[in-house]
Amino acid sequence: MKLNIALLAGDGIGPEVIDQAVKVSDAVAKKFNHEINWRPALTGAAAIDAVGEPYPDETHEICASSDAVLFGAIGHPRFDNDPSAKVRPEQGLLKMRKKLGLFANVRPTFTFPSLLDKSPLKRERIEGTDLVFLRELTGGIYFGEKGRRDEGETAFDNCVYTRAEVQRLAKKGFELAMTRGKKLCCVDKANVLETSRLWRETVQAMEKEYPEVEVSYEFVDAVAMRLVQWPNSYDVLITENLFGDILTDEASVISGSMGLMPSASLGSNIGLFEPIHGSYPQATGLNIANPMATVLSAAMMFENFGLQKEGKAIRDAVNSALNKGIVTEDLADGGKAFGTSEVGDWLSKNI
Ligand SMILES: NC(=O)C1=CN([C@@H]2O[C@H](COP(=O)(O)OP(=O)(O)OC[C@H]3O[C@@H](n4cnc5c(N)ncnc54)[C@H](O)[C@@H]3O)[C@@H](O)[C@H]2O)C=CC1
Ligand SMILES: CC(C)CC(=O)C(=O)O
Ligand SMILES: [Mg+2]
Repeated sequence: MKLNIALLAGDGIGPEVIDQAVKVSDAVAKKFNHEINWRPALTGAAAIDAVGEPYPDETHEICASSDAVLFGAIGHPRFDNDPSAKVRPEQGLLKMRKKLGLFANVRPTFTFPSLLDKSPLKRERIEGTDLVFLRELTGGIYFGEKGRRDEGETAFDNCVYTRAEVQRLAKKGFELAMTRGKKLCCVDKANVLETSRLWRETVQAMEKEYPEVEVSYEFVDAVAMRLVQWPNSYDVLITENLFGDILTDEASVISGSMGLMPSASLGSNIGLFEPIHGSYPQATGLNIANPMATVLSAAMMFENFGLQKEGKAIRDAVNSALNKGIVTEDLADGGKAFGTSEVGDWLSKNI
């Protein structure tokens, strides 16, 4: 297969982890006789510095005309620490997701046998965890009208959802549940929020189309607790943009590190494959960031093309690296820590 992949490294550790995902993907392509044409493009603070905006038209054209997008991370402290900045790196990611129609962010959480005893959570609580968050990605409070009034003394961010937005995300959730444990949890705050009541009403109305799926409705605050208490009781969780963003960072503690958490952002056309973490600015240029989240995002990319063996080759290499202790400092537990590029080299040689 010949694949054109837009490559958006971004900021902070983005370029370092992307380099490893490219190495590993190239090794997979070589092994299975594929050809990957990487198409680098600017985004985030790097794009603001170069052309004044975080998702330039040229980058969009490269993404929209590729078969998929592989993304690192964006964000820089000079924007984080300047609340008055009008043009911000994160706007680039939001704009890209919206313009590419990527409404469903698939964020799997699973445990790795060799890391079970390194988690701050007890083994018996996390063992066997295999859940997937489907986070709505192009609606809700991240995209509603926002602003200031009363001469800047009052700020607002509106949370808006349409029934159609909830339906298309929930449909993906039901379909995913049918291929897995047939359990779906709708995470909302329907005791308080009108948007959540629309979510609940919409999902309830869809239940009869999927009689085999056992559906539960839980409030987001309770899920934040149960997620670390009994994570292995969940299968597929669907939720709105903000709740999904927060709960999935929490879920990284179950797997063992933010540096292990991949994701796929899907719509009806091309997919964007991105680690769930940010640009981890403190680690920029230090060769210490864990590249596995980005490498596993590349595995999701291959699988989304229907290339299951290729995805499995990456997952197997990651598992053996973890088993053999070829890990960056976030997983070294006081033992030997390998560099970002050393882990990438090891993975690509062991494909
Ligand atoms: N998708 C994206 O590009 C995202 C961008 N951001 C941006 O990233 C910047 C930093 O945000 P933070 O809240 O600090 O989130 P972050 O995800 O960059 O880092 C939070 C913590 O997670 C750990 N971590 C993250 N990635 C890791 C990796 N690959 N290996 C090992 N440990 C890792 C580190 O302990 C780090 O301090 C901000 O500018 C923020 O806006 C934040 C989240 C997502
Ligand atoms: C716009 C991003 C910075 C939001 C985020 O944290 C994420 O998508 O995980
Ligand atoms: Mg996030």
